[in-house]
Formats: sequence, structure tokens, C-alpha cells
Amino acid sequence: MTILLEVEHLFVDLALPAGTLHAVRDVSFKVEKGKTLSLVGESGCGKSMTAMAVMGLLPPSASCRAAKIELEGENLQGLSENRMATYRGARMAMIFQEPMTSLDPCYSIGNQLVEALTEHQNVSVTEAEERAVYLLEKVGITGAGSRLKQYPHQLSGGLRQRIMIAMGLMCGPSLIIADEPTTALDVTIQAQILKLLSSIQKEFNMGMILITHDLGVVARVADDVVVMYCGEVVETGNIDEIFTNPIHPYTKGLLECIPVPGKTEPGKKLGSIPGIVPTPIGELWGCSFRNRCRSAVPECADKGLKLTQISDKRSFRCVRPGFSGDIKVGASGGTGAG
Ligand SMILES: Nc1ncnc2c1ncn2[C@@H]1O[C@H](COP(=O)(O)OP(=O)(O)OP(=O)(O)O)[C@@H](O)[C@H]1O
Repeated sequence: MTILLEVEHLFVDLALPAGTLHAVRDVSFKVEKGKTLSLVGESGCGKSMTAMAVMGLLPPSASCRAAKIELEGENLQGLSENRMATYRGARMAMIFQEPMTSLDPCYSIGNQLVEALTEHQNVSVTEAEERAVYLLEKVGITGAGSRLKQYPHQLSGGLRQRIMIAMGLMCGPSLIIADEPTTALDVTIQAQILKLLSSIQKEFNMGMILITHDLGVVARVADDVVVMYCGEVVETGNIDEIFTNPIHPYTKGLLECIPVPGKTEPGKKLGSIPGIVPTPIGELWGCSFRNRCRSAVPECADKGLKLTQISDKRSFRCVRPGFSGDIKVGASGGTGAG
């Protein structure tokens, strides 16, 4: 196993008028070459901030510290913005949820694809166009040559997302980060794009971080899983461990929200987790999920709650591991503070 990306003890804080928001709290994970790691959790759990910290794209109000952020053994912390800019695209690329926000409406697809390569590598426009056509075909776009002349608004959402994937691949990055890449698409297109991402990732032997709130998506593409809640890692494991032997009640709750072939009874209503993810502002302690968790006991508020590491990939943060996956009905959510 070759480690491509290693993140250790990552913290991201945002300075807000209401206080410091602890968006990412002590998050560690490794992405292997040729494998997909999924960061999963509801909206507001800190998944995007984690990805942005790796990409060096945090908002100005954010401060970030980590024991390690290494890509192929190279420390990414403390690099100048110029140096980070050369890494982005060239060695790691990001695919966002809504391609329209990443594509420039004023430039043709061809211009944007060509620029994605010529900005980073000393190649001619003709060579860059050839690579663009090759990659558009790879991502399943027919008539690739004529597509280069089109503008983003002339394409469907699914095609735009395929183009974003092609753009991410222009420089042959070793790491691709896909942040909710299918959320803005309709269901049939979602399945196609996921399949495409997964096959491209394998064919090009890249590492991928797939960010999603949907364990159904995770099931289709991930090798390893990091479950996040309120900025923290609450459980990690490989895909089989997470689906067959979830430990944390939050993971169990997420699993109850999706149909599992062979497990979910036909016609049975799927579950939901009442309440919302608390905003992690101010001082926090104990398990942040405790106010939504039916298994909660007073010890869940203990200050010393730590991640328990079972093996290299398997860990959980819970005082009653595996006790029950039941979710408190009618809970309103709450912060880890209190
Ligand atoms: N620009 C910002 N200003 C203030 N708070 C922010 C900003 N961006 C994110 N946050 C807060 O940081 C925390 C983590 O957000 P983040 O976007 O990383 O979560 P997420 O799990 O990726 O959810 P989503 O899928 O909705 O993006 C949340 O509490 C969120 O409200």
C-alpha cells in the first residue's frame, strides 16, 4: 500500500462575530494510491473545510493547523500561495458540486480545458487540445472536437460535470477531490457520473477523496470511510466494516437512512436522524452527537472523550461503542457544549 495523502491532527477555525467556529477538529486520515476514501456526514460536519485545507483554498477568515498534511511525502503546509497554485491542478484537482460555479461562462470549454494544462505544463495549445479531446472522450462525451467550441450554458448539468472531471484530469493529478459531485444532478445522471468517476480513478490509478452526505454513494465507490460529525471524526473503517459492523450510533443512523440490499425490508420506511448538526462555536466537550443519540449516557459529556484506535484503519469516538444505533426521537440537536 502506497500512501498518497496523509493528514494528521488537522484543525480549522473560523473567526466569526459570534465567536470561534471550530469547523474541523483533530481530523486525521490517509488516502492510498489508487483508492477512494470517502468523507461522509451531514451538511455542516466539516467535510468541505477538510478538503479546502488540503487544497489550500480556505477562506481568509479561516486559520488552519495540522501535525501533517503531506502529498506524496511532501509537506504542503507553509508553501507559498504561488507554490500551492502549481500543486492545484497539477498534482491535486478538485471537482465541485455545481460545475457552473467552477466553469467560466465567458470562455469556451476548449479554452478552459487548454488553459488548465498550459498554465501548469510547458505544452503547445495543439497538444493541450489533443489531450482535451482525448479526455472528453474518456469521460464519455461524444463529438468531443465540436464540444470544445461550446460554452458552459450550452451543455446539460451532466455534461458540465463530465467536463469538470476532464478538466481535473488535464494535468494528470495523483489526487482528485470530489465534493458532492453528483448532488446537483438528477438520479439517473448521478449514477452515471459516479460510475465514471470510479472507473477513471481506477484507470488513472489516482487517489480520490469523495465527499458526500449519502452513504448510498459511499457504498458504490469507496474503499475506506471517514465518518465526520460536527467537525470531528466519529468513526473510520474500510467499506465492509462500516456497512456490516458500524460502531458509532451516528454511522448507524446514517445507514438507516439508506436502503441496504438484502437488509432493508421492502416497503419499510427509511429512517432519518431528527435534529440538526450543531454549530461548533465556543468551548466544546464530550460527544457532539449526544443530544441526538438515544444511547447517550452522562459519560458522553465527559471532557476526555478520545478516538479509540482499533487498528490502522478502524477507529471510533464513543463511550458506548456498538451499544445501539437508535436515534433519539424528537431531539432538537445541540452543541457539544453544555
Ligand atoms: N465561509 C464560512 N463562514 C462561516 N462558517 C462557515 C463557512 N463555511 C463553512 N462554515 C461552517 O463551518 C462548518 C463546517 O462546514 P463545511 O462546509 O465544511 O461542512 P460540510 O460537511 O462540507 O457541509 P456541506 O456539505 O453543507 O458543505 C459548518 O458549521 C459551517 O456552517
